[in-house]
Amino acid sequence: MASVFSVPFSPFLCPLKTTKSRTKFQTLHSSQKPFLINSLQLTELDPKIPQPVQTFWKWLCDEGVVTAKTPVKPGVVPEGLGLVATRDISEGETVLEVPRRLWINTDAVAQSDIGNVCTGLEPWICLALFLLREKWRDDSKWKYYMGVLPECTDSTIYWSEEELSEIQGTQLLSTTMSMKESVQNEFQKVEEEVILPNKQLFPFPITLDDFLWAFGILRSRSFSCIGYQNLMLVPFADLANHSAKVTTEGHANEVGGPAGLFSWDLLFSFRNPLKLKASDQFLVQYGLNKSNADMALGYGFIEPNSARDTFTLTLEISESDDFYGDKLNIAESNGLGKTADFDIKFGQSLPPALLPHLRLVTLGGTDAFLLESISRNAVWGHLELPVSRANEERICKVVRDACKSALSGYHTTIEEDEKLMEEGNLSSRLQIAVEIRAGEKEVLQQIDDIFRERELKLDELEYYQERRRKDLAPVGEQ
Ligand SMILES: C[S@@+](CC[C@H](N)C(=O)[O-])C[C@H]1O[C@@H](n2cnc3c(N)ncnc32)[C@H](O)[C@@H]1O
Repeated sequence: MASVFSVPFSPFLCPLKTTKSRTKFQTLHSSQKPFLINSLQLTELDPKIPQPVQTFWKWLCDEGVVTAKTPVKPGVVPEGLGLVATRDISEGETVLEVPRRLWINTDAVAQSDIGNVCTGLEPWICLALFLLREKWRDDSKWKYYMGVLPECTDSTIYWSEEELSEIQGTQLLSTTMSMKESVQNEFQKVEEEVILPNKQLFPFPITLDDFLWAFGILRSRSFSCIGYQNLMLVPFADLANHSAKVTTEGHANEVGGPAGLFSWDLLFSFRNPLKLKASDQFLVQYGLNKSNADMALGYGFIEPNSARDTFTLTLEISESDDFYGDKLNIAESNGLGKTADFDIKFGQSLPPALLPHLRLVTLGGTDAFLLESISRNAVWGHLELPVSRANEERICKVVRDACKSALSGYHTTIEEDEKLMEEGNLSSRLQIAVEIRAGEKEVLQQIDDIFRERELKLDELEYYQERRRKDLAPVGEQ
């Protein structure tokens, strides 16, 4: 199962300045009535905002998550719901803090009625079951949060067959299909082993579509952090949308701070990456290394014409290769395996390990003696430069044939896609489809161009034997 990925979260403990509880405390003990005034101000959302969001906001205020100092509030924005600045916010300022008691993570599941039956399950499966149960429960602590979760996104996991036919031939289609199959297999297992034998805990129907909904919610809104907990949903923080204008990561932190009237807890905190004016949207970066296919699959949107357009070349050392053992050993000594994936990004140079690995995979004939070098690192060193004309010609042919074959799998040409994009007026899903298939083809074209140019220069390259002759020649001769 591919891991669920989301906005990077770095656990970072530091003291907090804001004190939500103090505002409440003053209402009980002073005559200045700040709480009443604040709570009236706090509940003020634009009346056009849907009722569930108003109720959610009130809940956040009642829980003390939002105070008069919180500089963002929910708003309806082009990306759906989002967080809008209520005043100017400087770069680096804390925009929100959500106490651990409201996080939905494996701790929350463990402490719930389904904790026992979820022991040993993968975190995302525990969370998916928990989410579905809390959505069904009338008395859920997260009832108002459930009310603002979307029914679906434009993630390709929710696309109809007709919509999926628009990404025919793409790598995104294969990833989407294998991810859906994987979710389906997990569902069948969890239905048989957990849901049906514990009807008293799950006294409501749970279908594959429900499970897929929960999976999609986790993929598009969960935070994952290293060191503390794997995966979690953080109400309120998960209203933050992505922007390409944010070019840094790590705005989310875990801090210690006051989390209620008398309690101190861990808080999920978001810092502002860009200077904002009142009524600007608070935006974050969902991951600088994600490809457009990752974005389409996880979140249901992409960044058009960007370096996020990617094609993954997978190289495999064939088990029928005469030198399979040696080649595998050399690959493994250099951090690669029987199969190795290389992400080629639009407008960027090839990953440094691609050429040596290609030379290794295609090495044979009179070049095979290179595999006998005493040290595995020495072999890799030789592979970093052209080995022989025959080998270099072979790698060009292998790659160009692969590009040709991949390009023949798409049902449209780049020109047809570009025309569609120029005409505009595409539905959001069709726009994703057209951009993705055009992006993949452009990267394939770029790879083909690189290896075509290389083919033309085969006679100018210096190969192993020549280098060796130079190394061995007496100094004068050199
Ligand atoms: C973490 S949620 C953010 C809140 C969400 N907009 C909502 O209405 O609940 C992530 C989802 O927001 C939407 N989204 C976020 N950033 C976006 C962007 N730059 N363009 C389009 N949709 C975006 C996508 O639907 C994505 O799956």
